[in-house]
Amino acid sequence: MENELITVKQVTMNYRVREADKSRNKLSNFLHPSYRTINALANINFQVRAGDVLGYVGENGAGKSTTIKILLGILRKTSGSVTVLGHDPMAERKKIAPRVGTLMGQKSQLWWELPLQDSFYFLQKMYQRTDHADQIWLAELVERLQVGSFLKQPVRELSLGQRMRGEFIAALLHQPEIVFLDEPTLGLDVATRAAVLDLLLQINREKRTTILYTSHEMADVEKIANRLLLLEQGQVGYDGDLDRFKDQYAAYQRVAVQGVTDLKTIPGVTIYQRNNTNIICLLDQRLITTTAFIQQVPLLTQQAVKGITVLPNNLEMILLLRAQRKGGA
Ligand SMILES: Nc1ncnc2c1ncn2[C@@H]1O[C@H](COP(=O)(O)OP(=O)(O)OP(=O)(O)O)[C@@H](O)[C@H]1O
Repeated sequence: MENELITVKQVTMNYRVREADKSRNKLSNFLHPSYRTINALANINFQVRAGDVLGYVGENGAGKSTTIKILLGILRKTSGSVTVLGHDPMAERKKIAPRVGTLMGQKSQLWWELPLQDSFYFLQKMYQRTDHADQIWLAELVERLQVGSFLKQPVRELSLGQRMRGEFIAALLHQPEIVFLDEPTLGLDVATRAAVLDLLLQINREKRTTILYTSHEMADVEKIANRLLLLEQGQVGYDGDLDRFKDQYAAYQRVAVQGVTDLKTIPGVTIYQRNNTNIICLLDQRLITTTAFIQQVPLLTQQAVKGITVLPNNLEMILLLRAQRKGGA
């Protein structure tokens, strides 16, 4: 289809890793190494359309970063086919690079020894985005992410949050059509995180920028994504509307029991979170209604219950539930 900016068809990625055979000595391991294959992506398929904000989520090691590296042409897939903006990212990386923006966790696009503003200047030159409209856009980014007060400071002197704001500007200043963000809010405080998410939503709305957003912060994913792609052990576990995914779990209800650190569980009740002041449970309302649970709570603990609150369901809870089921818990 014409408006598909990314297509991933039957993509498999196997990593071959060297592994020492403990039954042999170091020399024979060195001379005759043995290998193990890690199947990071097992035949995955998906498309990303113009304007999508795709929350690309999954547990550690599910294969998210591997996918992004393949889409950026920095990793060769084992099999399958991939196009980004109609091109093969490995063979035609130079054609794609000016049209995409990236922010990959710990990797920096900034020049550490130079003032932050010099990195913006060089990146603008590199992308040949130096006309009046580009300067206005850069000024808007500087304003929106409040980096004006440290533009003249060398990047190496910036705090993590300040640098990350600079990284966002570096990823967006050339007005890319697609933005790949891998754990972009890692280490950001609440206010900066909110500013960054608002900015991403704005460019999606106003410039129709397509966003592929990977994070373990499910609240951020819920705020920004209109589509969820869930990767489970290298396979697509869900691909579709985020709200529809949550609706599938409407039978479950999150309930906080305050003042309690110990609670007997009964069928249909799973302990979801526990801390020094309360326990959050997940109720499968097909087995126990919220009202029935609230009535039974005093019988399930010897501690004084200070209160019971029904909480809204969230994505994090659903993913935990799925992981527990898969693990046989
Ligand atoms: N360079 C590599 N060599 C060997 N194995 C690798 C390599 N990179 C990733 N893997 C393996 O591939 C699998 C998928 O890793 P990947 O980094 O894509 O997962 P992820 O979903 O991004 O995880 P996380 O959320 O922890 O960042 C894991 O089992 C990982 O150990």
